[in-house]
Amino acid sequence: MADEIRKGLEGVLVAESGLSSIDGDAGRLVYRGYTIDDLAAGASYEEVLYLLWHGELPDEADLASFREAMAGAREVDDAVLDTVGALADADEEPMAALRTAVSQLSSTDPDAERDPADREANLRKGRRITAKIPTILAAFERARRGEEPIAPREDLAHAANFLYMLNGEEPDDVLADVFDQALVLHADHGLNASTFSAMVTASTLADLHSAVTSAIGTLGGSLHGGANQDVMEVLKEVDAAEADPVDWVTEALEEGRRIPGFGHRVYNVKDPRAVILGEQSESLGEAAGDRKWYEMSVAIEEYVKDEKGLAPNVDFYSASTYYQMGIPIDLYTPIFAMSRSGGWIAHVLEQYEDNRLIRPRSRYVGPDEREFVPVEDR
Ligand SMILES: CC(=O)SCCNC(=O)CCNC(=O)[C@H](O)C(C)(C)COP(=O)(O)OP(=O)(O)OC[C@H]1O[C@@H](n2cnc3c(N)ncnc32)[C@H](O)[C@@H]1OP(=O)(O)O
Ligand SMILES: O=C([O-])CC(=O)C(=O)O
Repeated sequence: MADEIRKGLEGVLVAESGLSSIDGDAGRLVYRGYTIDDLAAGASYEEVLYLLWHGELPDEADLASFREAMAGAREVDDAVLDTVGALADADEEPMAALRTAVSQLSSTDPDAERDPADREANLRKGRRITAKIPTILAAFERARRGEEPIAPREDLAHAANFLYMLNGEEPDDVLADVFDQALVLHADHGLNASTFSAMVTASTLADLHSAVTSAIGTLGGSLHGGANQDVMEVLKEVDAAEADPVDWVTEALEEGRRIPGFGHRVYNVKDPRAVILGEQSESLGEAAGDRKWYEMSVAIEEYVKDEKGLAPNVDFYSASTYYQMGIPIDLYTPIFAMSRSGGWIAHVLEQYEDNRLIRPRSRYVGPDEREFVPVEDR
């Protein structure tokens, strides 16, 4: 067995997957053979979920029954709503609240007792988890504003229904489409850290709720999904100080800090999702008659590219896109989780189908064997 350490598992091949293919040099992302550009332009989030979970795009009848099943699973139990309310009262971070509430969902899932690797049960559980995450998040946001949760509506699509539950009014078509596209763009991305974490959990034959809960915890870090919130905090800080964004970045780089939203383990060029989200950010600014957030972002992108040769990742332009949609900044990462739950579940289904415990090893560099001394003699 090779004894070379691959820190961060960079480049290590650990599984086969039929889900997403990434060309990091060409900046291409493909879900089950369909480019992200085609899917973002033509498919809804529900279609993409179906594609990831079932292998093919649905026809109209399949899509209608899939949508119906998803929409019918949106409501969450009062016990979960009580937890969400208590966490909001305790000023919990939204990602932590989501992690706790998703974990609690297993307590009322009708398939909770089934064999953890039962595919049909997992498809039902996966639909329920994915359908309920928006309800949990919107209820959390409203609770911390001192407002009652708004019940989900079955007649709205997944994306539009979330915005409705969050804001209390139906989004217009533009906002609903931008948000749906963002969900499509974030749905899957190979063996990223949170997906891998879900797979490690599933590989012990733990259940789907545990795998998704592990993944939510992993996504929240600032090197992963947490970066979208950090990006907006930088833009806001620069704006509040009426500073030049390039000066902010120059100083951050001089101090050895990382610029959130830049760099990627897999892409050596601009992330194809950042291209699409950048366009969304620009058109939202255009529509509002205020291109400030987009232009600040572009100035940072150009400078970081020239100085460090680093390109934006998916988190960079999602930040100004969500901001211009009026979404609270600390919901950006939970919204990432709302979408990525689809990918996590798809990878976990693959893992259960051809399972082997995931268990790498580390090289021991601690002390040599030594004599044990009882505590009273130490
Ligand atoms: C959805 C997602 O998860 S996308 C990623 C979201 N995360 C971020 O945006 C946080 C900022 N980015 C980063 O920290 C990194 O680019 C990561 C974590 C995404 C990828 O990390 P890795 O592949 O492990 O690259 P690594 O951390 O080894 O960095 C390589 C070099 O680029 C530099 N670098 C990488 N990203 C950045 C950045 N955003 N700002 C400044 N320097 C950076 C590192 O300092 C390092 O330089 P060095 O070799 O001189 O020490
Ligand atoms: O793939 C990764 O390392 C990070 C990730 O989740 C993404 O870019 O969507």
